[in-house]
Order: sequence, then structure tokens, then C-alpha cells
Amino acid sequence: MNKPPRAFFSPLASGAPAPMRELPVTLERMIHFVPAHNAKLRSRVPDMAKQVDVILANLEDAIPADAKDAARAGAVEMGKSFDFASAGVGYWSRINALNSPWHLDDVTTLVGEIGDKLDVIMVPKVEGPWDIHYMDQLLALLEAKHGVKRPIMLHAILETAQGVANVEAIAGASPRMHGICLGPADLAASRKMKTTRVGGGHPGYRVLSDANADGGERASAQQDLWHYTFAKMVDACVMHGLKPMYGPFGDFDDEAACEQQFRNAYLMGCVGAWTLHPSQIAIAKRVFTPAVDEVKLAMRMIEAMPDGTGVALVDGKMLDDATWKQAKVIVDLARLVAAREPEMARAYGL
Ligand SMILES: CC(=O)SCCNC(=O)CCNC(=O)[C@H](O)C(C)(C)COP(=O)(O)OP(=O)(O)OC[C@H]1O[C@@H](n2cnc3c(N)ncnc32)[C@H](O)[C@@H]1OP(=O)(O)O
Ligand SMILES: CC(=O)C(=O)O
Ligand SMILES: [Mg+2]
Repeated sequence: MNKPPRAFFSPLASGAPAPMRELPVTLERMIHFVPAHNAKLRSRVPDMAKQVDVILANLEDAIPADAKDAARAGAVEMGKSFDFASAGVGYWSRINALNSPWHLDDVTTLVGEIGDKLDVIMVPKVEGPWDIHYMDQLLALLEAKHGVKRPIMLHAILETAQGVANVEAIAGASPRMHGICLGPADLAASRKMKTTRVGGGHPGYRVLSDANADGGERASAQQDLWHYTFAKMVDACVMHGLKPMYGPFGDFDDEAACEQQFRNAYLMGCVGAWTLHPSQIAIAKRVFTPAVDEVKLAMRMIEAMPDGTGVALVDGKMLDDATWKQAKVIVDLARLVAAREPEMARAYGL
């Protein structure tokens, strides 16, 4: 059963900030992962911040068990030593799972030490709305205790079969929800898929054409292992006004496959993807920034139907209200990019 509408937007603790009614309008083309226990990489945060939209201090998987405390302390140091808000860069942290021995210390330390610096907590292995309700209540209590002025948002990773089954309820569980991203590595393990990869396709997952009468070679094409989950996730996010994102791509040497995975996500409606290595930043930026010719076409489409109604022809193709709305999505994104990147503003003519 859902909360009554008025209760949905009430603070969950006396003194906690009022839940947000709308998500901040901001670019999140890449969530750049920094292993927070690594002092060398932490020292590069000011440089990284010039290249990415969001920096995330990772505390969960990929951090060795004996470095969990150091990673937590590193996340606090990152939040205190660099002014992400003034740089126009988001600051997120991925905490350890709700049933792990590090989870409680992660949440209490982050909110207590840098609650007013942290935009989003990324929650791994979310199974159902109950996980979000728990986080919502805990954060409200901690925000009230530490005088945090702005609610910390939640971004769920969709990486268990149970989570996929419950994705709509997860998306609608709290006004704290920022978005959901796909976690293909844990999801593969959860589903007992016979793969050993972090995202991307698999050469064995194919469709074969019918046999040829002459016994000749049959055409076959690799298919997308993630399409069903991904489409379900995007619709759940959009239904609740959240931001869908692609997650990680683990083969750093296969830049073409990474770019294709990111592009599929972009076309399907995602706002961004994770970058795990510096080489992936340019890929994410290229993919999640609308191309100049696409933006110029979209602007001509909007000009052809100034009030968004009726029918027109642009370059021989029919447009109506629905195509106008698609064009507006692209132009709105271009305006967001242009506000941050003067060279793109010039290229778009905005
Ligand atoms: C399934 C999941 O949960 S995915 C999310 C969890 N995984 C992660 O967060 C992984 C994040 N990435 C990393 O930890 C690292 O990229 C590694 C350990 C995988 C590889 O790092 P390296 O072995 O140093 O790779 P490589 O030699 O190619 O790095 C080139 C340079 O980029 C730096 N670099 C590597 N990763 C990063 C990063 N995420 N951010 C910033 N700089 C980085 C390296 O320090 C190195 O710098 P240097 O040449 O000055 O020494
Ligand atoms: C993203 C992530 O955590 C996973 O693929 O498991
Ligand atoms: Mg995972």
C-alpha cells in the first residue's frame, strides 16, 4: 500500500529538510568512480572535476575489505577538501550494501561529516521499496541530527533479479529517489547467467537465420542481453520522474563496445553512464552530449511548428506534435550542455 499523497512529501523526522518536489536540473552525463581509499586518485579530484559532471567516492565493491574504513575516511576528505558545488560538479558516494558490516558506519559517517556536501547516495543491490523506505527514514533522522539543510538523494543500482521484478515500486518508493542505474555484473551473478563480464554483450547470445536451402552459411547477429531489463528500468524511472542511467563497462580496452553500450543507453532515454577509467570519460561525454547536427535539425523542427501543434515537413519528413516533443528533449539537453560548455553553445548556435 502506498502512502497517502500528502504524507509522501512530509519530512520523516522532526527537523529534517522537506523532501524535494522536483529533481535539480543538472547534467549527469558521466558518474566518475574514484576508489576512495586511493590517496593518489583523491589528490587528482580537482583535475578530474574539470572533465566530468559527477564524481563518486566508491566505498562498495572493488574496495578491499581491509580498506573499507580508509575508503570511508577518503570520501569524507574528498567532500571536505574540494568545493564540488562551486565547481558545478555533483558529489556522490556509493555505500556498502544494507546487509554488510560497513553499511551503518558508511551512512552515519557520511551524513555526520559531509551531509551538506553530498548530493546523492548510491545504494547497491536494492531489492524492493522496503530498502528505500529504510534509507529514507535513516537519512531523515541523521539529517535532522546534523542540521543538514537539503535532502540527500538516493540512486538505486538495479542488480538483482528481485530488484528487477520490483523496479517500479523501487522508483516510486520515496521523493528522495534520484534515479536508477543498471548493475550488469551483480545482475548476471544474481540471475546465474553464464558470463564473466562487467556489462556489454556476449558473442554467444545470438539469433540465427533460417537454414538456407542450399546449405550455405546462415547469417547470425549478436543480440543485446540487457534490453529487457534496461527498457523496464527506463520506463519505471520515467513514470516516476527519475533519471535512468547505464552503469559500468568493464573492458577498458574495447572502447568501441563501450561507446555502443553507452549510445544504446542514450538513445533509449538515459542521461548518463558510469566511467571507471579516465579513458571512458571522453566516450561518455561524446555519447551523452547531443551531436551538433542533431541539435540543429531539432531546432529547425521546433521552428517549423512554433507552438508545437499541427503538421509540417522538414527535409521531406513529416513531423507533428509527437516529433516536436522529441525535438524538444534534444534541444533542452543541448541548452543544459551549452550553459556549462561555451564552445558547445557556439557550435549549437545557442
Ligand atoms: C561492477 C562494479 O561495481 S564497477 C564499479 C567498481 N569498480 C571501480 O570503481 C573501478 C575504478 N577503477 C579503478 O579502480 C582503476 O581504473 C583500475 C584499478 C581498475 C585500473 O587502474 P590502473 O591499473 O591504474 O589502470 P591504468 O594503468 O590503465 O591507469 C592509467 C592512469 O589512470 C589512473 N586511473 C585509473 N583509474 C582511475 C579512475 N577511476 N579515476 C582517475 N584516475 C584513474 C591511474 O592511476 C593511472 O594514472 P598514472 O598513469 O598517473 O599512474
Ligand atoms: C554496477 C554494479 O555494481 C554491477 O554491475 O554489479
Ligand atoms: Mg554491483
